[in-house]
Amino acid sequence: MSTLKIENLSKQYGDVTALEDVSFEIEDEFAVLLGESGAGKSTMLRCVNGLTEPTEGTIALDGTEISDSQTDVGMIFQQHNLVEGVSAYLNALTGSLNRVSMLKSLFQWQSREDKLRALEALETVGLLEESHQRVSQMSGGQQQRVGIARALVQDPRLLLADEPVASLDPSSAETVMGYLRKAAAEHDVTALVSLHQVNIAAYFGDRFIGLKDGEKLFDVRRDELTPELIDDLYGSVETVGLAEQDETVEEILNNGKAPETASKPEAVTEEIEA
Ligand SMILES: Nc1ncnc2c1ncn2[C@@H]1O[C@H](COP(=O)(O)OP(=O)(O)OP(=O)(O)O)[C@@H](O)[C@H]1O
Repeated sequence: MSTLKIENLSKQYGDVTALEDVSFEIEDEFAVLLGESGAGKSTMLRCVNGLTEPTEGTIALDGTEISDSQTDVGMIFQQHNLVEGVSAYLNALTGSLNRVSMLKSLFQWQSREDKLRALEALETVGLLEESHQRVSQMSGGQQQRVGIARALVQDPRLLLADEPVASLDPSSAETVMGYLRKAAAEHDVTALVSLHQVNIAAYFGDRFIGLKDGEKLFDVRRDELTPELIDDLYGSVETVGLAEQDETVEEILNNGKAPETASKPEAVTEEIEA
């Protein structure tokens, strides 16, 4: 359970205004940042993650200003930044790197607790059975699920994702978003996710923040997200089908797109240690 508070955030890159006086607060929600390319979504996430310094404004997590060395903010990237030549398990385990020294991790001295956490995270994203598989042999959607597991291993209070499904086909995109939503719910973390696919956003989001030319155009809950607001943000093309969503997140997860796995993490840890 955590609260992210953004106040009067502005970011200037030379003459380019990427963000202009944006404020909002999210608490224990799955919030989606919407906006056209160039609207400022990545800049917002990078500022929250401490990767980019805002020109003005403040960002606080549970009342404390965020710093660039914050270890409890998990980030999932569009290009998942995994080490492709090693297993899903080892990639997930690197999420604990912030908590153990590099030397220890090089010699794989992570604690049993870290190992179990990595396997639990892989179970959350439905990849426990595939934990030994090399990431290079996985599909794009599976790779992105490993990216989610790695972020979970950090034990974050806040989960950020920058266009996590932009490079996936619609069906894989839905599956990955299902797991991301499930991960946030199971780990009780607030999530801020940028998406450009409005229909996917409308399925999974609780809260929608629309950015246009760096400014906040709207900040609404799911039942307030209207085709008119989307039109204001993108023009009329993207709203097709927005009114026709009757499948709930739970239904998507139950439809087999986010199945439970059979093995338990404890059993796999024992296998690894054997
Ligand atoms: N490092 C940078 N230097 C200069 N300008 C930048 C930099 N990063 C972003 N911008 C500019 O800031 C504006 C907002 O970019 P940003 O990447 O945040 O938008 P976005 O909504 O994430 O778009 P996209 O979905 O295409 O990534 C754009 O005009 C962009 O060109």
